[in-house]
Amino acid sequence: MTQSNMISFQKFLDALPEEYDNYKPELEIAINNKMATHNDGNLRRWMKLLDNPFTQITDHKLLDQSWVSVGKQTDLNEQDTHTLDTYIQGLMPWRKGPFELFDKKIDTEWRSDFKWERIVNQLGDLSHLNILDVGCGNGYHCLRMKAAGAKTVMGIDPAWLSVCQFQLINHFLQEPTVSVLPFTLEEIPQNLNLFDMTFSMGVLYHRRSPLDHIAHLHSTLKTGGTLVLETMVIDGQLGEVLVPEGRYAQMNNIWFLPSVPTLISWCKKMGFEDVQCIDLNQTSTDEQRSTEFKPGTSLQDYLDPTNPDLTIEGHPAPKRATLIAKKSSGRLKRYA
Ligand SMILES: Nc1ncnc2c1ncn2[C@@H]1O[C@H](C[S@+](CC[C@H]([NH3+])C(=O)[O-])CC(=O)[O-])[C@@H](O)[C@H]1O
Repeated sequence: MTQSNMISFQKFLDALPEEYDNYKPELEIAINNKMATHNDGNLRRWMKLLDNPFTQITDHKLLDQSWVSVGKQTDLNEQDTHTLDTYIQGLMPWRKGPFELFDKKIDTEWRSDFKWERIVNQLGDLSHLNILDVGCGNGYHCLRMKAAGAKTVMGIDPAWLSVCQFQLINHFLQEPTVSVLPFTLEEIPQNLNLFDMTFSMGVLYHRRSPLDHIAHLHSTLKTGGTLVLETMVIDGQLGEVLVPEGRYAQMNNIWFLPSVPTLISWCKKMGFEDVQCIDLNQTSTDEQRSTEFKPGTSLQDYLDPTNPDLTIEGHPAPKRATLIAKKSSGRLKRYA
């Protein structure tokens, strides 16, 4: 991958604190390999787009609010205003947010702030924590974690569009201790034992081996660290799981939707303790809907028009639980 004005992970690597010392050389190689071997035609287009010079740096940053914001329209000349519009249009669709760049509102498909507001007060103090956010999308929650005091936030997401959206936003925000890196969880080494807190929100149901996902999350954490796990669930007892035949809410990559007691038992089985459900919420069409920045279909098109508690395939409508859990400080009770 050639160099780009805007796409760079170097500032993040340079800003990593000593806790990352053992991992940093390997991480740097993995990033370089990823950039050298990507085979994504769209990425070349997005990189070209982001290569237009736009150096506006601003002091006006508001991360600790629903609309993560940077800059004021009055900071921009006409040329910059036009360039910013081409960036935003060129990086559509915008799924996670919302954001406001120089007073230009990017109303995203998801009001990701709703999820954050439901859980933030139950996470404890994030000050000085090194955090991993697995499947972080364009890094909206990573920025909210930073605003809540995190020392570093390493987001990972395999979708290059998400990586590019974050690079655009962070070009203006200039937060060196937050990044979205182009990795799946499976590309993160096992047994890092590095992070104080690991989030996996909206990823587990995409995995065909959910227990392996939880075990891998466990191995990212240092002893005593906290997992925040959010996924779609069904109502039901211990042992109940829905494995939808065919599509679920039109998605063809949904595998396991456990009941909350089942999900808790999976976490315990993988070595977590103090597992608690801190939120249970049926997704509303206020939280997920199509917008100017993500046109086309969205949640309301995936629900039964006569019964919003069912998907159009007849499954229970999307309901999400968030669990928090501790990596045991005692002997690991995990079943290998
Ligand atoms: N194996 C994987 N490893 C890492 N990421 C993955 C993997 N597979 C898919 N993803 C990524 O996980 C994200 C799931 S979206 C949640 C975003 C945010 N967390 C949110 O809570 O709003 C969920 C949703 O919208 O349904 C996508 O960005 C994928 O690219």
